[in-house]
Amino acid sequence: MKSLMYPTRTAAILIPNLVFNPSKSLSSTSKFLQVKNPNYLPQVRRLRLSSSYSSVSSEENGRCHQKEGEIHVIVGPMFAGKTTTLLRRIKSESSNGSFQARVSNGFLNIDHTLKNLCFSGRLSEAIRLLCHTGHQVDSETYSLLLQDCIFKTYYQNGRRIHSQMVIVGFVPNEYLTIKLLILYAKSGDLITAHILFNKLITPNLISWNAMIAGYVQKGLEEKGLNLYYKMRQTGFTPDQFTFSSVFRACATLATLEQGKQAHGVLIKTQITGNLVVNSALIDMYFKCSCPYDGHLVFNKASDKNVITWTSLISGYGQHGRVKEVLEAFNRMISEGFRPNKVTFLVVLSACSHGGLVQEGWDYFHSMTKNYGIAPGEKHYAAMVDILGRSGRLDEAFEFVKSAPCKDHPVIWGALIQACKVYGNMDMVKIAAKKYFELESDNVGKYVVLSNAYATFSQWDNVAEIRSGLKELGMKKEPGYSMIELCMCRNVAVIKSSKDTRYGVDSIVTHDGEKLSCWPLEALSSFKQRIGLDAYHKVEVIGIDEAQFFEDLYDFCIKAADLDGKTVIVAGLDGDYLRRSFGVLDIIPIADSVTKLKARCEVCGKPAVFTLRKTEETQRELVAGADVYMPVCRKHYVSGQVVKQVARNVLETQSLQCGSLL
Ligand SMILES: Nc1ncnc2c1ncn2[C@@H]1O[C@H](COP(=O)(O)OP(=O)(O)O)[C@@H](O)[C@H]1O
Ligand SMILES: Cc1cn([C@H]2C[C@H](O)[C@@H](COP(=O)(O)O)O2)c(=O)[nH]c1=O
Repeated sequence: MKSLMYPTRTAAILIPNLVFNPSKSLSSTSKFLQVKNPNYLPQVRRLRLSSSYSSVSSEENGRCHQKEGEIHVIVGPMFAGKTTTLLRRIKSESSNGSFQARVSNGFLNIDHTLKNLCFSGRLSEAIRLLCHTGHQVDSETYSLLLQDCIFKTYYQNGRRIHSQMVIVGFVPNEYLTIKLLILYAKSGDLITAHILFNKLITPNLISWNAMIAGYVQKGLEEKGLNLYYKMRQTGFTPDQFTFSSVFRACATLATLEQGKQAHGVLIKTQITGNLVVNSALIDMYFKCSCPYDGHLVFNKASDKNVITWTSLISGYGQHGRVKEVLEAFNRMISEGFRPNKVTFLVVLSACSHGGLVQEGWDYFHSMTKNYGIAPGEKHYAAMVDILGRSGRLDEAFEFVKSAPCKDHPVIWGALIQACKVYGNMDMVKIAAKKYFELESDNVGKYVVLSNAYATFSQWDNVAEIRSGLKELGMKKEPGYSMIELCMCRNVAVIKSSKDTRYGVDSIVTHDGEKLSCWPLEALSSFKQRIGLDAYHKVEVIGIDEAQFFEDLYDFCIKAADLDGKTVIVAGLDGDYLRRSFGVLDIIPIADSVTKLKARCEVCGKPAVFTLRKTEETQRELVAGADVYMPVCRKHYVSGQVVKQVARNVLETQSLQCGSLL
């Protein structure tokens, strides 16, 4: 079976990721495509720029549609692989090959499919499918996908959804814009988040909070605080989420006055009992060098949990008050609270600063023994730090080698750091080798190693690392706005209802491959059968057994020229007498014609004709191998001889069957 020769379907598209501007997106996209592939002819049809189905109005007005359709014709004798080719083509149009899309009645329900994928935890597949179909989906579907991206922190995927909206010309409503804003703010892309924020007609508290939190998380605390004041001026009352961000910002900036003011607002709003807010407040006071106030907030808090306790313990740790750290930790335990991983990290860090090796070991072991918490790589690294700081490098090395997380770079990084104080160069080299193997592309690691070499005055090594870093700096990450758009689109498949050989509502190849379809008497009934809305969503229409449709020409010309559809037609070019079937009428309006060949049943050579083995003379006679056989020219011409041979074979077979019976 020959495959069809179609223009390339895959293109890398650069989508402006900041500003939604359909006209811009089109021009930049086509420009980019031209640069990537000089032979590429920009096809406006691929990028839907209008959110409404303009095809409806233009069609009804009788005007030419802006999208450009295509007609591809697959012809040949019976058994040549026409249906197989059509089927493969349709499948590749409707999915990217990795996903078995739900195709019912020959029509892919994209919204339903995407939601189902999302609900079954296959978010990435859903996004791939969304991008590959290049199709518009409804707000609800976009919302579900975006929400899942935010929840799973799949920010890059979220951006792909946004890019897809831009491509198909979907204008997000206020609700979706806020979702996008949250996504961008959380991912750290505050510029885009701000553009979206400015687009909001009425920014609500959620959008203000998302922006403030985004700035604070990104380390732009001042901007976050400024936005908080703007929000207050606009008349909004902050909630627990606002306060958490504000206290965090004040803690980092150590701006006690602003923190205290916000604390005053908090008291007025009576959200004082919130655990997360109180923890942030305690942290703020400690970081602003007011341990007394931090302690006061802690004592006054009516409700406490492990986070509140850990904030207090961590606060003491920040001030180097190792004794208080351990006291608070013990008090926490005695009051019946269970420490978590973070609490232990703070305690181990305090032990490191206090040079408390034995205590460190005790706390480290008690994690598993008393609390069933498996120490993570950071706890192991903290232990390495404790050992390293106290000069027990060999012990630290053995500990690293036997650690279950020995394949995590952080633990080797800790060993390099430890070596800086008391270490020997041999150990640095071993640790560095491992370190690079595990995380070669992290710039931070090179810096750590470079510093370690510098400690030992190994300037050659320092220079080598720096030049490596330079090269690394030149290597750019692929931009997230670059997406692969393989042209997978919504498809509908039609066949003639006359052909019920292998199934009523599916096209079936001679070797059993199937695909659901619309069995129609006349193509003119298609639009009405699937409904106008669904018709507009369909981008690719496959037609099998096209020779049986009398209105093939009219349908194809309208679908391609006016409605911008890609029509793929498969059918017999000639009948058993080699007279043309109606399929040939569409050759003048086709973009491509592929003539497939079968294998001659007599000699095995390429076959381009269909021989009818029986004596029936009507033109249309639906049947399979019992009546027809593909033949080469020679065996078509000597058809009568062939027919006789065929009859003889059939007779011999029935005789054999009879004698067996
Ligand atoms: N003589 C033959 N030549 C080629 N394929 C044949 C022949 N006889 C049976 N087949 C089978 O038919 C398949 C093609 O089926 P199909 O795509 O339905 O053809 P058509 O285009 O005629 O509908 C081939 O893959 C092969 O398995
Ligand atoms: C040659 C010839 C064929 N037909 C019918 C027979 C089959 O039902 C279809 C062709 O099926 P295929 O899967 O595309 O091979 O057409 C006919 O009615 N008249 C003919 O002359």
